[in-house]
Amino acid sequence: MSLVFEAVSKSFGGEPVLRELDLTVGTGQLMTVLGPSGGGKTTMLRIAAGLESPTSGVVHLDGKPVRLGDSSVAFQDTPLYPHLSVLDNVLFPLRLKAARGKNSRYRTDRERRAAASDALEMMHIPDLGPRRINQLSGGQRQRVGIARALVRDVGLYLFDEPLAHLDQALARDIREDLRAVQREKGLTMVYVTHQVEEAFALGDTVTILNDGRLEQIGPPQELWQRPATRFVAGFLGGHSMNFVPGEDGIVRGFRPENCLLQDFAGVRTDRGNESVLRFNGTVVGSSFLGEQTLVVVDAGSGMRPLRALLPSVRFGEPVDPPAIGEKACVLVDGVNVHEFDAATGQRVLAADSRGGAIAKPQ
Ligand SMILES: Nc1ncnc2c1ncn2[C@@H]1O[C@H](COP(=O)(O)OP(=O)(O)OP(=O)(O)O)[C@@H](O)[C@H]1O
Repeated sequence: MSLVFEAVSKSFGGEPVLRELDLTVGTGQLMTVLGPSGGGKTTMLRIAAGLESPTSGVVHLDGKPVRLGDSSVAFQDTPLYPHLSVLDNVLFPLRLKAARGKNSRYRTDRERRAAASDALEMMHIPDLGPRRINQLSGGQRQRVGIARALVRDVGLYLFDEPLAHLDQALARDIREDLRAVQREKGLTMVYVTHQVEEAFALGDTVTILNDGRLEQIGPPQELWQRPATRFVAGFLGGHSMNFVPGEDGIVRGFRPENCLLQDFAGVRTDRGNESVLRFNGTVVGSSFLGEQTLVVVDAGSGMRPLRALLPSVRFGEPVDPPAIGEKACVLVDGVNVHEFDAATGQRVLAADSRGGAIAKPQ
């Protein structure tokens, strides 16, 4: 089923938390929601679940106003029942629905047990059914929580950071399984996360919420290649973007990954064309990060020091980064430069739409 937010706003005690949200999650699509703490992600999810009403605007699920019970919700801290077995935990929502006499596609307890076993199978824990919750590892508990959310036969599945407490490798495995189930069954899903990598890896579309505002919604590649606002550009990426204000009222942003150092590690020095930005400065910092080395260059003129990520190994040879105090010239190809209006923060013109030729800042 498709989920549509139309001009949805929410305030608590007069304080706006969501501001005029318009967005659509298509049937069978997975939308991830990303943004800084307090940006309104959980509030948005609670409104989609019918747990909270908007102050203004409407939310529709397949064309009808959304109601409590239309969706299956798993929050980070949704507890499992410790006195029940894993299988009974997953069965719980199905039995509850049956006990309330609500219509369900599972009419007998046998059918319900089969559905719960299928859900455990989907999350790759078919053998854990008889175990007690306190006999499980953290990762297994998260899998049970997700299985319990997936077992319900509803039109919308909502997840609020279900993997937040797990180490990265384990979280990656579980989310790949969740994504496989979502794709295979064509489930409509909204998944809130703090992590850019998780949002990108899971989402057909990614929504960025900041201070209750929808900064951008689109496929991950589009957000990465064409961030709509300076906020989005700075928010995405493991290392934040460099921003250089120009006297023309435009701020130019480029990622540390896209910076090269002239005369260094095989970089050609004859690229003196207009499509390349150059900044002469002095190395003020250098940190080995494993695959890459972060070099910080102070290019003066009151701008913040620039961060460049260099490969730590090139053509099989370890690379010695320039030492602190050495002169360095940072180069950035025009196609990797994003331009934003200094006053509004909105993207003004994609450098790539001009064939990579951009003006140098002053
Ligand atoms: N029931 C409530 N009453 C009053 N204020 C609330 C309530 N729920 C949320 N808020 C406020 O709304 C704002 C947004 O909160 P929300 O939990 O939606 O953000 P979030 O993006 O999910 O944050 P986080 O990433 O930290 O979970 C916060 O300032 C929060 O204090």
